[in-house]
This record gives sequence, C-alpha cells and structure tokens, in this order.
Amino acid sequence: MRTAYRTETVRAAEAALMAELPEGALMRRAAAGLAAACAGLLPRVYGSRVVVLAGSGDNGGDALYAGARLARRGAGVTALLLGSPGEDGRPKAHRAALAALRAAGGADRPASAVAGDPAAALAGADLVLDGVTGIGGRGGLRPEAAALARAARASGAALVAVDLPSGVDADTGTVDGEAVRADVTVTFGAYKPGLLIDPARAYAGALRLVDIGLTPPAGEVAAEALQHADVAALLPHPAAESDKYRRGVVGVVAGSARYPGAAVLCVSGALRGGAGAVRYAGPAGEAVLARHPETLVHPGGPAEAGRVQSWVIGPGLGDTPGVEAVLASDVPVLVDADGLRLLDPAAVRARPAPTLLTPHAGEAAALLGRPREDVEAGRLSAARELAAAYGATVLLKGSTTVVASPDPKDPVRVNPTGTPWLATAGTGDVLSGLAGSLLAAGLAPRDAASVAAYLHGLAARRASHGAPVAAYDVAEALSGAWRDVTED
Ligand SMILES: NC(=O)C1=CN([C@@H]2O[C@H](COP(=O)(O)OP(=O)(O)OC[C@H]3O[C@@H](n4cnc5c(N)ncnc54)[C@H](OP(=O)(O)O)[C@@H]3O)[C@@H](O)[C@H]2O)[C@@H](O)CC1
Ligand SMILES: [K+]
Repeated sequence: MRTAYRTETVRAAEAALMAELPEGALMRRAAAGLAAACAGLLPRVYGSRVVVLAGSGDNGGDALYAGARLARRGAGVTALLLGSPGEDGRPKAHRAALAALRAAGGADRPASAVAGDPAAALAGADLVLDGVTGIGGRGGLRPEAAALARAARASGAALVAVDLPSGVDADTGTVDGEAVRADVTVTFGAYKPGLLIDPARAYAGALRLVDIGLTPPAGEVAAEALQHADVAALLPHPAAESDKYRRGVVGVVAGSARYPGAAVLCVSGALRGGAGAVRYAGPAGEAVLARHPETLVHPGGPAEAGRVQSWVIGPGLGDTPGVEAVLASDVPVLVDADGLRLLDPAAVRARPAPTLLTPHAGEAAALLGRPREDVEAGRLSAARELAAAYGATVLLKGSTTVVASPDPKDPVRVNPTGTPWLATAGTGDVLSGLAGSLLAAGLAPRDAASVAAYLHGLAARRASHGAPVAAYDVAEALSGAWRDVTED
C-alpha cells in the first residue's frame, strides 16, 4: 500500500525525529537521496550541467545541498535564487546549504538577474532541480518562478521536483495557478496526497520516495493507493465447497430499449467480479443473453427478480431509473449513471445496508450543485463531501479515480492503474458491474470500489497497449488483470 500523509502530520513526525537527531541531519539525508536520484538520471555526473532553482525555505536548502553533492562529483552547478529579498537586498536562501554549494565550487545568482531571458539561463542544462517550494508553498508559482519553470520545461533538461512540484497543493492535489511540470519527483519521508491525486499528480512525473527515517502515525494516513499484493489479499477466493449462491448473486438493473448495450456491458463486468451468478432485471434481456447466455434474466423489475446479495442500478436506464425499489432492499446497492439523477440523500442515508455511488465528475457536480470544473480541480474534497452528504461510499471516476467512505477517518483510496484511454463510452458500465459483483462476493464497499477501479484500470492497460480501447475489450481483459494481480 502506498500511503500519503498531510503536511501537518509530516511536520509533526519531522519535529519528533529532529528532536532525536543532530541539527541538519534530516536535510542531509534528504539531500543525499535527492543527489543519488539525480545522478541516476544523468548519463554521467562529471561534466554535466545542473541548474538549481532555489527558494528561501528548506525545500531550497535540500536542492542546494544536493547541488553541492553533484558539484563535488564534477558537475557544473549554478543556483538561481528565488527567495524574496532579505535585509541586504539579496534573495533569501538557506544559508548553510548555499555555503555548502559555494564551498563545492557551485555558482549562484539572484533569479532576477536572468529575468530578461530565462531561456538563456537554462540553455544547455542537463538537469534542473526544482527547489522553489515544498510543503511550505502556498498557491501557484509567483511570476519569476513561473517563468523559470516554463523555461526549464522547454529546455529539454530532466526536471526533478524536490519533495513536490512547486506550485501544487500538497494536501489536496489542487493546482491554483502555475506549477512545475516535473519528469521525476523525489519526495522525502512520506508521500503527500497531492502526489497521488490529479490534477497535481500529473505535474509530479515519476515518483521516488527517499527514506529519511520518518514514521508518521499509521492512524493518520490521509490517502492510500492499493498495490498488487493489497488487491490480491482482498479478492474473493471460492472455497472448495462454494456453490454459485454461496459465492453471491449480483443483480443488475441497467439498459433500456434505447440503450441495451449498457446492460450487456454492465453484465460483462459483473460476470468477471467473483460473484457466483448474475441476475439481470430489465428490458434488454435478449441483448444480454445473446452475449452472455449464463445470465439469469428476468424481464420485469428488480422487486420480482429473486434474491441477490447486491444490486447494481443505473447504466443506460434512460429517463425512468426507478431507483427507489432497489434502495428499499436490505443488500448493498451500487448506484451509477442515470440512477444518480435526482438521487435523494435522505433515502440513501436511511438504508439499512451500505450504498456505493459511482459518479463521474459531471454527475458528482450535479449531485453537489456545483460546476464540473470545481469537482475536477478538487477531486478529493468533492468525493469526501458527497460521501458525507449521502452517508455512502463514493467512487469518483476520472483522471484519478478516488474512493471516499462516509467515515471521514477512513483514508481516501486513490487508484493508481488508470489510463486516459479509459475515457471512452461504456467503460463505466463495465466498472459498475464489476464493483457490484465484488459487493455480492462479500467485499466492503470501499474495498469493492477500489479493487474494481484497480482491476478495471489494469485491464484497460492490458487491452490498450497504448492504443484506443473499447469498453468490451476492457471487460474481456479483466480476467487477465485478475491473474496479473494474484500471480504476482
Ligand atoms: N518535513 C520534513 O520531514 C522534511 C522537510 N524537508 C524539506 O523542507 C521543506 C519545507 O520547507 P519550509 O517549511 O521551509 O517551506 P518551503 O516549502 O521551502 O517553502 C517556504 C518558502 O517558499 C516561499 N513561497 C511560498 N509560496 C510560494 C509561491 N507560491 N511561489 C514562490 N515562492 C513561494 C516563501 O518564501 P519567500 O519567497 O516569501 O521568502 C516561503 O517561505 C519540505 O518540502 C522538504 O523539502 C527536508 O529538508 C527534510 C525533512
Ligand atoms: K519543489
């Protein structure tokens, strides 16, 4: 499991550790890890050109110390100092780290000296270290830093963010203005939620975690991302004596005369999620049976369809979703797509069994009464708010799929396996069927949602291989994704 902690938690853990260590030890550990990561990105350190963008705080200090280490190994290092002016009129900088850089033969100049032509200041650089701000940064980059960040991006040099890409919000993943677009982010002690959640995640590039001995309390995880072993441990495994009913039956209420394909896709996901059987209730039974003859089809409504261990309702239902009957049941219910329209929070909160909502950003925005852009810019808080308002688990689909449970103490789960190719018609129907099936197999809503998102993303990557992918291909690749996870 990759775990991420909020800034205040990291700072508290840092203070506790610093109290036990000699002054500057933590920063030296951070800088050593950072310099090693940089050296790994350069064909060779000796003779390479490195530019350090250094703010006035400890983030700049890390970058300057790492610059000093690279300079000692023969790199030509220049620091551009971005701190606001001190009493002597020069930009403030971490004093000891700047002295170390100078002692190692590195050069430095105020960034204002290159403001006229930032591109020229970065021309020929092999590597740029972004040490403008870390967890102490507030808001987007200031204009001088923004111009240098753009020039660094355009220079073709490897751009390494120190702890965080400067300009992104560590705790929420929001990006309020301009931010550094890094190739690699070397983060210290612990991941921060912003490194796992879009839009900030997209600015971080590849992530490297440097162990500096920090141990934030396990109870204070703010966000977490499953990995193969976590998913394998959560997946249902049929016992020798299992029959189809013991493995769980998932009911699917999806599709309409107009959208029969949604029913087929939802069932195709449900068949691959570990439930023992899939019951379909609705008008698209013929289309479902044509593709999936193993489905138990009932032409009427869910109330008469027979016993199930979970319901999935919503994909392709059109204008008359009829969610009430399903919500009245005493089994876990997943509500998606058309089922989410006009969903009554009181009715969901009053349910005796758990509910899982799976909106995309547009549907979440409609439920929250907010513009879609707000949801996309603040995915973590939108998912949490919805979960609180409905007393339900929420899987918010999109560039980073986020799962929030109604208990605010549960860390949000962030899905690491997504691919932009998943943004195509029908993939959401497959996902809801899959997650519903995992619910029927006995997984808790938060686990069912995050495991489904993980397998679905992995299946899309397998099916896509970098090319466009159709929803049915994703469904067909699910068994392979399951095997990848369990055989790893
Ligand atoms: N925690 C740990 O365990 C460890 C932490 N460590 C490191 O410490 C880092 C945190 O250091 P920190 O607290 O000194 O803050 P930091 O991020 O350098 O920024 C502060 C300065 O930035 C500026 N500034 C602010 N906003 C800005 C903007 N939008 N655009 C431009 N500039 C802006 C503002 O300065 P001003 O320009 O106003 O003088 C402010 O004072 C952390 O990320 C990690 O790298 C490691 O060394 C070891 C272990
Ligand atoms: K940074």
